Amino acid sequence: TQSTRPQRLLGAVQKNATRGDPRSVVQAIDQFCRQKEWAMNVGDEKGCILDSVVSEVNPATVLELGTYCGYSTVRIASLLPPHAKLITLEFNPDFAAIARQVIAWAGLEDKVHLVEGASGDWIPKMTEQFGVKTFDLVFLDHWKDRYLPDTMLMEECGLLRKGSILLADNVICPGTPDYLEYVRSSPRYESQYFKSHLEYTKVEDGLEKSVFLG
Ligand SMILES: C[C@H](C[C@H]1O[C@@H](n2cnc3c(N)ncnc32)[C@H](O)[C@@H]1O)NC(=O)c1cc(-c2ccc(F)cc2)cc(O)c1O
Ligand SMILES: [Mg+2]
Repeated sequence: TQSTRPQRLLGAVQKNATRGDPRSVVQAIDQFCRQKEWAMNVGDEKGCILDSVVSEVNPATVLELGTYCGYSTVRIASLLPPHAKLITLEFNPDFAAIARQVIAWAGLEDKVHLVEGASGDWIPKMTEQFGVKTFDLVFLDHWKDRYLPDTMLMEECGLLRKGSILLADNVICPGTPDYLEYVRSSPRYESQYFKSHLEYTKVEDGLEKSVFLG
């Protein structure tokens, strides 16, 4: 039977990356996506911006919405301090299965909790299920029309504290207009746009970094 693109991406990791070496996993995926098949990872260019924000925040608790194959999960987890936790939500079971193996190949399974399910169902359960009070950093990279409702849900559930950082992928392409309008006009957020390109292309895209002011 035909393999899927995520399965071929995992194959490229297992063939070209060194077990336990997150940077080689990231490099193997970027090479696969540039030379073989495009895939919707945040990619190397926006990935550098992601890395700089993670390093600056130095978060103890991170929530990622939309794991896909685990590329950004590996980038973020490889930069976390020793006892930090990254919870990543993915509702497609096939993608989740691939992501688990990519994260394991990078040797980061102890820092990452991959939850199979939809953000709308799991955000209200974060505290009771994982003992998380608030998130220091949230990386939004799931369905683009879920960024705004899930941000409001996180506010309602008290998961954001003064200084929590939201970093959103794809705010230009495919685009998240309602989310952008909200974080840029709300007095409760201080927003900044990082202009970049859609992964592995010359098309404009960017990341929006928003600080929750409480
Ligand atoms: C949405 C996907 C990423 C993943 O998110 C999971 N997901 C969804 N909704 C939920 C939820 N509510 N809860 C948990 N997981 C959830 C899903 O299953 C995918 O695996 N990302 C994209 O579609 C995406 C698309 C493009 C793109 C850009 C130009 C084009 F011409 C074509 C595609 C670029 C990107 O950078 C993306 O990120
Ligand atoms: Mg994305």
